[in-house]
Amino acid sequence: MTDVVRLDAVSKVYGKGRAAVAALREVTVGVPRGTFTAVMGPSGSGKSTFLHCAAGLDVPTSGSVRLSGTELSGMNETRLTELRRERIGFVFQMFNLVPALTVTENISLPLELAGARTDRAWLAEIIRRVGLEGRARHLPAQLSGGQQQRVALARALVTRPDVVFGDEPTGALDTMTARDVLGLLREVVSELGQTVVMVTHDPIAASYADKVLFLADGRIVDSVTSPTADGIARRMTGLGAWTR
Ligand SMILES: Nc1ncnc2c1ncn2[C@@H]1O[C@H](COP(=O)(O)OP(=O)(O)OP(=O)(O)O)[C@@H](O)[C@H]1O
Repeated sequence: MTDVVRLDAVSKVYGKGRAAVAALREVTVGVPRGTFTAVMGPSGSGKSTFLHCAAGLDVPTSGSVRLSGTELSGMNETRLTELRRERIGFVFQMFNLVPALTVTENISLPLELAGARTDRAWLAEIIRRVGLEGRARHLPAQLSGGQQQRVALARALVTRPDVVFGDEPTGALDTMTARDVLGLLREVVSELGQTVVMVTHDPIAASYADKVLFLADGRIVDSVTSPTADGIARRMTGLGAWTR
């Protein structure tokens, strides 16, 4: 399988001198196409930094990040912005929808921004997949949290990105709604062949993934394939994640 996301010896140091913090230390990992990866670890272990470096939102201090074979390091901000817009989808904890735009307009926004033609059939297909037919003309404020996150997921999928990155995508949802959204993420991987990488604190959320990467102190210290929530919770306990 080809790696959609590939990090080689990626380090990230914030600040200088005695104030320097090594947030990532020589991280090497590949994410194969069509897989669902969860990234876990104690607070401050480097999860957000990992996601930001992998998604071209932040620039590593050293090492190489490749997206479908394209090297990100050395790209200027304009090219990185273009690459993020066209080849990466994002789903955040707080949905980040545009309040004045309808569901359909929010979902189509990445295509509008890229000046790309909207593929009506694909748009209809993803609206159906995320269960929002009948809500297409609603505004975000008229939707529940779970429905808003479904809009955000559809928006992340509309450009047929190489990878969708999720930063605690179910962090603001109640348990049942979170499970619906996780089921949907699982479905887009299993049925559409989408690649998803998600940072989460929640072992149940991570158990929907094919593989869980565990970060501690800026390093990948462990990984589990076909994870169970109990197994994940045990590893996290081993990393001292729940002792704070
Ligand atoms: N902009 C920054 N400047 C300085 N230090 C930073 C910056 N961003 C993160 N750090 C430090 O880098 C380390 C890793 O932070 P990061 O946010 O990646 O961890 P995390 O695992 O996502 O944490 P959490 O689960 O609490 O969100 C921490 O020690 C943090 O304090």
